[in-house]
Amino acid sequence: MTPRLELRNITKRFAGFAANDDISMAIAPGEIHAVLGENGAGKSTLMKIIYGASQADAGTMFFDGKLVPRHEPATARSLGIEMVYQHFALFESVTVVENIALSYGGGFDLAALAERVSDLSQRYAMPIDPHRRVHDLSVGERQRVEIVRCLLRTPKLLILDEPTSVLTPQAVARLFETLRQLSAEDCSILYISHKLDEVQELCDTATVLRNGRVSGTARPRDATAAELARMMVGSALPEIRIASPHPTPRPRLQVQRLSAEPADIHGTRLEDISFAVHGGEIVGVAGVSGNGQAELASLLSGERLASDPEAIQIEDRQVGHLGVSRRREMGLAFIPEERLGRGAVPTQSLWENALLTAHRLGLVWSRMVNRTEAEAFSRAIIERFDVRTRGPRSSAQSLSGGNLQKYIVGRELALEPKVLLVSQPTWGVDVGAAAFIRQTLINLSRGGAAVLVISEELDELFEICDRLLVMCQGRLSRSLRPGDVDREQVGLLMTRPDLVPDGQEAA
Ligand SMILES: Nc1ncnc2c1ncn2[C@@H]1O[C@H](COP(=O)(O)OP(=O)(O)OP(=O)(O)O)[C@@H](O)[C@H]1O
Repeated sequence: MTPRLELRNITKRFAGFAANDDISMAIAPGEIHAVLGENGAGKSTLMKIIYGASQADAGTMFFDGKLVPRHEPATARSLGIEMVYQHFALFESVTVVENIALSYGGGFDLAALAERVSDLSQRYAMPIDPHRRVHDLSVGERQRVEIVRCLLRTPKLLILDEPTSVLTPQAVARLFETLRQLSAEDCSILYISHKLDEVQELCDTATVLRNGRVSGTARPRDATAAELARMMVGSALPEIRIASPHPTPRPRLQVQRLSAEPADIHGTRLEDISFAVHGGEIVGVAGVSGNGQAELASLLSGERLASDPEAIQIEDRQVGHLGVSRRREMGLAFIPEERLGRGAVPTQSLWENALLTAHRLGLVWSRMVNRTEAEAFSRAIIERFDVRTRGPRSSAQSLSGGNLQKYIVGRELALEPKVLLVSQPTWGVDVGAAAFIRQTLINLSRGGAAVLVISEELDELFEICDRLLVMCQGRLSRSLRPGDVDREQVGLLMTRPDLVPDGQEAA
């Protein structure tokens, strides 16, 4: 059978470094094909080359047996190649159908387009109302808009870059049904993911990349997650070790009756939130993003001030009225969800980015930057967290997403915080590095820090948290012990505000 897509000897270099090195692979019509690999292995680079958003330095690509010369995304789309990026590119304040029309350059009969969107969303069991505004949609619904936008063109190859990182277990199951239906209709699917259990459930075949080269191929259903991980990493994954928690008698972080209006019209109102995190324990906040997590994180970090100083306390001191620097001086560290822009300045080097928060470790003295010290500090993080980069002078934006995440986590942990607030700690991070980050968070908590993890990854929360809180529509559930509930129950709480009990957690 002629492959739907065939790559022969694709090579792509950045300043002499081969992000893709002589990659060859083929995908049959209707095949669901996973691309696996560590952070920085070259997956996104390869997808961008297939989609025409980046050009290979060497190698050839064939689509349905025909050679595709140097091409751009418009050419790829005309061949039937569509791509759903991890970060959605939707306009918040216009409707679903207007968004879709805009992405195609306008000039549509909107009523007819809306009807096609409705038909398609019904056919593929992905309900969306074409007339709703995007800012009212959940993340899962936004992803459906992106997929339906691709399906309108009847693609022959659909590329999905980490599509489930933002979905509830129920939404993942639905997405997989849609993908299987597409595959049955002969659409091939290229699926990038770090979640090996999902790859095993969904994908027919997998190509594994390591250091820019193909390190192997596998039939994920016949392999164990450990075998796939070994192909990616080159060695077995370390087991996470969790000692029993010994919480401090007094909480290190305490939130009492915290309410806040949304910061913008698309935000969520926080309603009467109370909880406490003791030193020595990890507390997780589960929930689909957009339910108030961003508001909670910005109020806890000090980016936004609370109307009542008493509402937030660090070690018995009222901090609701204090800004970011004052709270950091009191031992709070914060790892935000957006690594580029908030966690790091994209155009600056890694050592300059270290200064953003670690300046208080003696790297700046009398307003003079000690560059040698800053570079040494940065190098130590790179080594300890195995950040794949050429060194402290590389710019933040030249790192792959997962590697930048490792760097930011390393920088904040080096501050030895008493209270750590972290949003999506392993978002886009490969299995090996994710295990390392989780172990580091556990060690930090067992060393006496209070750790609050906001994450959409239920498996992660179940693995590392001593207690769980579920956030839905700006309210927080009472605290749950991971051993007393299962993922389905928590998944339900994430989507059904009527199930979130009124009872606020006692401090
Ligand atoms: N524009 C660029 N300039 C310099 N280096 C780059 C650029 N884009 C990618 N790289 C490098 O190429 C390598 C491969 O990056 P790529 O984003 O393809 O990895 P990935 O497998 O998708 O990683 P992740 O799982 O973290 O998303 C990385 O080392 C990255 O630093």
